[in-house]
Amino acid sequence: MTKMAASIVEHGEDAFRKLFKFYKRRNPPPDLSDVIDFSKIVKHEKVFPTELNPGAVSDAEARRAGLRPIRDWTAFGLQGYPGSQQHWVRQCLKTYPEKPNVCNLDMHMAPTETQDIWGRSADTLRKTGSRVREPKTLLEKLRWVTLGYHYNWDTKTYSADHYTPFPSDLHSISVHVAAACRFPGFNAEAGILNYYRSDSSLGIHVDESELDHTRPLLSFSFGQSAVFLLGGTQREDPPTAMYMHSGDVMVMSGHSRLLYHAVPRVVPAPKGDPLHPSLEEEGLGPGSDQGLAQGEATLIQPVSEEDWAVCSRYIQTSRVNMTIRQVLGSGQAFPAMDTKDKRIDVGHTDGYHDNQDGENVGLKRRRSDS
Ligand SMILES: O=C(O)CCC(=O)C(=O)O
Ligand SMILES: [Fe+2]
Repeated sequence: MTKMAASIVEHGEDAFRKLFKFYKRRNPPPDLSDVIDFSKIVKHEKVFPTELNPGAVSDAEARRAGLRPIRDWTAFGLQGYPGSQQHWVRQCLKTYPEKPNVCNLDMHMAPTETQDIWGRSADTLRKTGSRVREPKTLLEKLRWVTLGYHYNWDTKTYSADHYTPFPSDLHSISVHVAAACRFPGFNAEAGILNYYRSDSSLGIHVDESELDHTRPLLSFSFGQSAVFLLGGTQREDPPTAMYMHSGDVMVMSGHSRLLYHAVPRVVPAPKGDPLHPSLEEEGLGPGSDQGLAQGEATLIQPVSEEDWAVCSRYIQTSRVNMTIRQVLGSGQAFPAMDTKDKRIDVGHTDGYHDNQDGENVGLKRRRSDS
């Protein structure tokens, strides 16, 4: 550990907040040499390989969902095929923000204005030299999208009466990833997609609104990288910093399911390229049916060049993260809602912006664009 990071942690009390501030700082930027990089790891005191269950998902099933055969996965990190990463980026930018899914823009715009976010942004984003242009497109203003059981940021609950069908492709990949990680029968019921610009962060929080905490939480990252802080069960526990790169899948399960975590900083992808081209030939590239048996359908749809022009420009400066949750245990139903017991945090439905040091002031999770 660098002297700086060690001295912050040693001071105890609110180690998480201090490290959040340390990694969020703009001027001067922090020393990132203590951030664990799973893509480079040989041996690290805090990282140990996890046993996967290669028999849980056949190679054909994995391919159909856009995954490599389970035996090829690295236990602590998983690189998806770039072809499939392109699919997920396109889904997050073009498909999932569509109605009936819910997004931050719905909180202060008329329903007619938040229809076709992609269509209203694509041309502007495609234009070269558009980075200095104002005003921002809707896609650039997008901060979160919810899927399935839509998370209510005010009451911090999910409910039976706010549900729309969960996307089948995302359901499929989630079920297979969970099965490979020894969670058979996982049901993807809710998704929160987070859209990070280069100056965004996500405040210190625990994901505890789901009713069955024995079910894992899956997190898929695309585009630019992030410094992810994973703490303990107490706010005071000092966190470990690690990178989340494009294509990484993190599974929070068991003890780690209810640990404090945060994203203080988005950082450039390794080699400046979020979807590293050296993987391109071995993967299912866009428009390719390589690796699929005849007649075998895939849920991973090729991304057109026209669409990719927009997506690639977007992820040049942004990060997208999808967290997939099972809300109810098997056979479980939502409890009857007693509204008077639910505390309402007025006025944060537009987001969950953290203040400058990730401090939690009554909200479970907040976002910030500095
Ligand atoms: O963006 C990330 O990596 C974390 C997202 C997260 O913690 C959440 O959505 O609950
Ligand atoms: Fe979270």
